[in-house]
Amino acid sequence: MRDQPLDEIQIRDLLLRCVIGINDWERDIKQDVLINVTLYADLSAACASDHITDTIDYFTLCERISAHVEGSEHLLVEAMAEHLAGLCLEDPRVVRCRVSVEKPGALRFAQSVGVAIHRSRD
Ligand SMILES: Nc1nc2c(c(=O)[nH]1)N=C([C@H](O)[C@H](O)COP(=O)(O)OP(=O)(O)OP(=O)(O)O)CN2
Repeated sequence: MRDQPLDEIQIRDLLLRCVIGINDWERDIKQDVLINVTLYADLSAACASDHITDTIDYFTLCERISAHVEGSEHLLVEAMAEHLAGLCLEDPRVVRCRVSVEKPGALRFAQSVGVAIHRSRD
């Protein structure tokens, strides 16, 4: 049993465009969404072996996230975050994940607005 914190794989500030929002005007346009993902997993095997097969390939995950987001039409950022957390947890090596989805400029006077969710295999 590990008694130290889990290792992390981080995808930072992935900027994509999609239909998202509850307002009528938001259903007719694409908006920027800024996505951050942290995967919590034991990376010690890959650290030792230097083999991609011993870890979670962040390129592949990033491609899957991008494909989903760019074709999506969620109403809420919460719903998008939930779907992306589900994608992260499809790899059994991911113990838990943190996903944030922000809409830059969606809220007047705020640089960005969004949610962060934490989901675990349990
Ligand atoms: N918890 C959440 N709250 C809101 C979400 C969401 O996804 N999760 N989404 C929205 C809207 O889709 C949008 O992002 C903001 O809407 P609104 O505040 O109405 O902004 P508008 O630009 O239309 O209006 P202003 O005149 O600029 O205020 C809302 N909340």
